[in-house]
Amino acid sequence: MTAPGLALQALSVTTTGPAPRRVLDDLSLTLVPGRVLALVGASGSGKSTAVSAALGVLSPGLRLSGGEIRLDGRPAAPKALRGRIVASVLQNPRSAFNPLRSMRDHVQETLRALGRDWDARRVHDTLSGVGIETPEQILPLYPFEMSGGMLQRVMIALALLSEAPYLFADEPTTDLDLVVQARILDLLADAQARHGLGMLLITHDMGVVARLADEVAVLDRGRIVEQAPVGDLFHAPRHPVSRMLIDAHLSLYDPEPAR
Ligand SMILES: Nc1ncnc2c1ncn2[C@@H]1O[C@H](COP(=O)(O)OP(=O)(O)OP(=O)(O)O)[C@@H](O)[C@H]1O
Repeated sequence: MTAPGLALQALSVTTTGPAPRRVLDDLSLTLVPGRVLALVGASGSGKSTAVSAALGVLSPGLRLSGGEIRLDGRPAAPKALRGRIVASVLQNPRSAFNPLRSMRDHVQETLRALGRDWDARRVHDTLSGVGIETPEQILPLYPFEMSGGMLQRVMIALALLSEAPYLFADEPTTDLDLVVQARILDLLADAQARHGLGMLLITHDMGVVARLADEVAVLDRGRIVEQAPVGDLFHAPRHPVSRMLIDAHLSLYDPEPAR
């Protein structure tokens, strides 16, 4: 019997063009239901590339040069996972929504893609569950009529409506102001726990990691250099990059670090 989980196995990504360069090198991670795995690293370390490779949506200029995805032990095509098995919440919610379509259209499209009918009660309950007090009033709205925080709530609601057991959250709070960031983090933590989601949390913010993650993988120039339970990583980081990320976090939030 194979343990349930979504495994990214030895994913490698290379740039195309005359002088190919590896931007992801043998990346292996396993997500399990009910647990949050944070993938952290400096800007340009390959965090977003890992997500795009796992979902089969690499941008032009990049190609998958090795590795595979396994779901509960069986090989799985990244494209087949999108939506049904893995939902995503991405940074910059404004660019994730079609500006010409209302929130109702977006909900309808998500349900249609999964072969589900519109279920008014479920849509209402899911939107209320992410803190939208009057779902009927937001459904006719277009993205330009909504704040970034509200759009991010709708994106989380769309992820929950899909009933996918895994969630990729790529810098879910980066483009939001501080107060809204805290609310969205609470919401994500609550949704993850209530639905028992296996979550891959991509962030450069160690405060977000401390708040949400069970386990942390540290990425440096396309390679995982350390993986540890969150408490171990914060208290006894082994790799210099892990130490650097934690020190940077402490110097921002703790004016007189104890260490
Ligand atoms: N389309 C592309 N073509 C060529 N190189 C790319 C492309 N997209 C990303 N890269 C390169 O791949 C590396 C990893 O980039 P990636 O965006 O995955 O990093 P990241 O850790 O998510 O950074 P950030 O935190 O700034 O979003 C970088 O060196 C980047 O320049």
